[in-house]
Amino acid sequence: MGNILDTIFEHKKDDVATAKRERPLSELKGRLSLVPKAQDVLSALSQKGDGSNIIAEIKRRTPFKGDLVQDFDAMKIAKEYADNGASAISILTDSNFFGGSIDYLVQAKEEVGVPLLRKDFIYTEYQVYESRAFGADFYLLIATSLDKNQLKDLMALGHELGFTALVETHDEKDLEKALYADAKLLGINNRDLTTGKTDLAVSRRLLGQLKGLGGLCLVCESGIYERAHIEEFESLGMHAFLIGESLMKADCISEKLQELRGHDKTSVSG
Ligand SMILES: O=C(O)c1ccccc1NCC(=O)[C@H](O)[C@H](O)COP(=O)(O)O
Repeated sequence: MGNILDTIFEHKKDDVATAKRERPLSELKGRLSLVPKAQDVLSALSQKGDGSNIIAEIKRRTPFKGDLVQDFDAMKIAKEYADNGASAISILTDSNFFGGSIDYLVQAKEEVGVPLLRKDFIYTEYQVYESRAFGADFYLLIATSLDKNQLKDLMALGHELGFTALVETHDEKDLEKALYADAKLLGINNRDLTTGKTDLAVSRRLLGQLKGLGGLCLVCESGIYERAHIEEFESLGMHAFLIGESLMKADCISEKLQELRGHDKTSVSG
């Protein structure tokens, strides 16, 4: 029996097989011309606007913690994120382990104007086509779970389809693969996806390895709960922050998002 990440990818094989039966690749290719052009996420996430760049995540549940929120309403959350300055929205589309749905991408595209990340466990070309055909502006590739050539090929396909991969790393081996594949949007995930444990020391350490490398847009992922974390990592060179749990569990999502962006009541009036 492997770890949870292996289990998720095992289930993903069935998901992909079902999706292919329901929507063959030819159908997805036909949809590509009907979806709006992908937004330029590299610019959106690199530029310092009137607050920190937050990729706010819609995450109903996790395999380790179960439901994060009661009365879950994905589109209500999407609108609250967009109305309160999220630079992008991450949509967990896996249903088995995270309670998500790929249909949230289509719905969110109609409701909000910010770029949408398709956050799933992508390992096939079919899923890259599917992400774009459902309106994603960028998509996740997890370096830990792909070899360097798979990573490069799945990134190249995204490039061909006109959208960007967020390449997620968790250790030095992943960084090597991401740099080999010439990732421009590079995530450092503080969460060990095999155990669920988060440790911000991962970002501190891997940022050190990237010193002197230009042209990268860096995203700090997972375990961000406070404004102080964001200030620390911005000073170390991070451009954007992918945040799920602390927003989903907040008493008031809009206030929490404004606080994380550096736009809470104190900083606005003071
Ligand atoms: O969130 C989990 O527990 C998890 C478990 C197994 C695979 C992936 C998992 N999460 C994906 C992510 O890393 C996060 O959803 C994302 O970076 C936001 O993290 P957080 O702010 O800590 O919710």
